[in-house]
Amino acid sequence: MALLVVLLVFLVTAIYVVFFCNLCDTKKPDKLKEKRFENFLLKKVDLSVRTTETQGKKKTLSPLERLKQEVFQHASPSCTGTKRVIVAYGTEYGFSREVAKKIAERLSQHFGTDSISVRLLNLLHWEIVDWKREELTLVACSTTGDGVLPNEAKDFYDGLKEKFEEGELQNLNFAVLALGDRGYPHFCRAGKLIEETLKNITGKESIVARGEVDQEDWPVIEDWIDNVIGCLDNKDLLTVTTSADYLEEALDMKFGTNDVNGYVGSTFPDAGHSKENPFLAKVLERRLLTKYELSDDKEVLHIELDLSNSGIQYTPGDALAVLPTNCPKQVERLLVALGATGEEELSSSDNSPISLKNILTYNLDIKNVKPELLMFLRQCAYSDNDLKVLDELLDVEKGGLSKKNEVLRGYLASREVYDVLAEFSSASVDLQKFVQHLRPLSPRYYSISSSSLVDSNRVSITVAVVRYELLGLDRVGVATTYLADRVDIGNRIPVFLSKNDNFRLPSNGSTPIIMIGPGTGIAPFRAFLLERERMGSTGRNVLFFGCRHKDGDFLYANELQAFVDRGFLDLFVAFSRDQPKKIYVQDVMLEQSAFLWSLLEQGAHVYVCGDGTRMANDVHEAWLRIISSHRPGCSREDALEFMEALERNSRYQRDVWIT
Ligand SMILES: Cc1cc2nc3c(=O)[nH]c(=O)nc-3n(C[C@H](O)[C@H](O)[C@H](O)COP(=O)(O)O)c2cc1C
Repeated sequence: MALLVVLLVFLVTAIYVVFFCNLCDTKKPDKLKEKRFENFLLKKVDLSVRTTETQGKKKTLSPLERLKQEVFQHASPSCTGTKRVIVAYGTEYGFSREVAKKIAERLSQHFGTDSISVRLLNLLHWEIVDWKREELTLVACSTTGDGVLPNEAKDFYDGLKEKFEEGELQNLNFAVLALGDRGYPHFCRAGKLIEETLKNITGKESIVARGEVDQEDWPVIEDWIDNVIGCLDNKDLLTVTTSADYLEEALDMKFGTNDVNGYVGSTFPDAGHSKENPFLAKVLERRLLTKYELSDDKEVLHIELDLSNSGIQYTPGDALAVLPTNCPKQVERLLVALGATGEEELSSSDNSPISLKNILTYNLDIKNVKPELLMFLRQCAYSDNDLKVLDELLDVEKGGLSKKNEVLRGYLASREVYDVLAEFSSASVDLQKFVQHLRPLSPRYYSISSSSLVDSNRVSITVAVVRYELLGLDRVGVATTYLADRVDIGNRIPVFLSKNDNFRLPSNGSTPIIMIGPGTGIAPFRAFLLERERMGSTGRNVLFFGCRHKDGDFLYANELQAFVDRGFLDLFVAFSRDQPKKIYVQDVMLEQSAFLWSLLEQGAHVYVCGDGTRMANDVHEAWLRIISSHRPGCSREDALEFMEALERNSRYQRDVWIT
């Protein structure tokens, strides 16, 4: 009996300890857990640093070796006796690089590396190319910001004309694949500009029609590559070269041993902190900026991070990229749908072992479904009903996997990876193949809301937390809930800087600025105000802010009021739901029409930040009305031309996003 009691007490204590520790764990990670997490993040980063096998040991490649590995991966090993092509990419977030790799891979598979030597090049390195010797360049370039070129492609675009005038581009043929997103007003503008300029200066047509890619529409990309291959099969555009490839030497010259720290591009870790080599920034502060009581209320956080010893130097207008991890609850849900424990060992992209749970938590996007996943499920499903539904969704007549397939688009728009697995439950999936049909987990970008002049070691971001219900289940924004729920003060999170030279304060501090930033669109303007005040700028600062309720989601209300009280800010607010008739920033702008016009006449710079689907267009329309009403005889076309001129002169800058 005594033994039984002892056993019982032991059992109860054990259950209590396990339960209590787990409870504490989820609430507050202890130091050890935190350290393990940091180590994991560092390891994760290490995994992406490419290595090479030498005598069974792994050797880390130097930046130059990595660059060469990328450039010549699909080039001819002998380098002589082949035709040569450059596949050049301009990217902001990495997708165009992925696409360029696919183009290079397909060309070398089709023609063979002993026939065509394909070199892959970030447009950042365009200067090392000897254009006189190049006969064909295929450009894959995305559009970023408000219809502008990726940072690393700008010099290439600006320098094209000069290269032509120097007689360097006369032998060049070209084709352009423009990457973008139809949700933005200037769809694929960067690719269009590059093609137009190449046509104008060379007087030649592209070898195939320009491809325009809406988000990750792989069928359109594959079609464009097919066209290029067809064209090269039929036309004799390229001559066989007999000399060794000059590019290798050119790379050595530019990034040789004397230049070990040479800047080799954002896609390489040594270029400072990047997606592949993020800085682990300590969370210093997190505070709620809104009244968050009902589920419908806005939950917006002000988060401050420590940048000490990171080398990161930011300017107002820049964004901070955060590399999140997925929510454990959503990962668990997915594991259940897969009938897996999570302990299953898989191999990651560099062939190192990783558990299913870790790859789903740290590496892959489990929210946005790739259309190809449905095709994969179609191969693994066996119930008649699943096959029927999948066939209907993937119907070639409706557009198959492409963006043209409205039915598929609508279906995917309201589903996460878990939903499709749960729906097509007869599919028995091979886990390694399954993870290959998921997208990589991508960084999320937040406009910086602080000034480094106030404290160069601190950076702040303003984050609206996303939580909602869909198909009867709770859903979360990956990065916003990572920042809100899954990191604590003192934890370190992986970040890197994303420069935005298209959203900059005027260099002259006496120039007036007009800022329009409802909701979290306020973020860069808080940075602008802090910076201008610290610099002693004398120009007038005018801000239009909008939110639902004055006492609910008026972000940074006290700070803004303090700027007003110090005579540093003219603040105009629109609280959309505080009165029966909804009021938005554009309505308040129209009320201030004469004032705004007078500021424009004084040379004011205009900035818009926030939602690009409606707000940015409504604000643009308001400007057209303001301009028309103050310029006698001004038509809508004149007003549009006026705004375009402002934009060309960097006096109208927009940092907008679509969700
Ligand atoms: C902040 C931001 C701004 C964007 N602006 C545009 C735009 O003006 N026009 C457009 O067609 N696509 C725009 N896009 C969509 C990108 O061009 C598209 O996602 C592309 O696939 C990204 O390729 P990348 O990763 O190589 O940069 C934008 C995307 C982001 C994140």
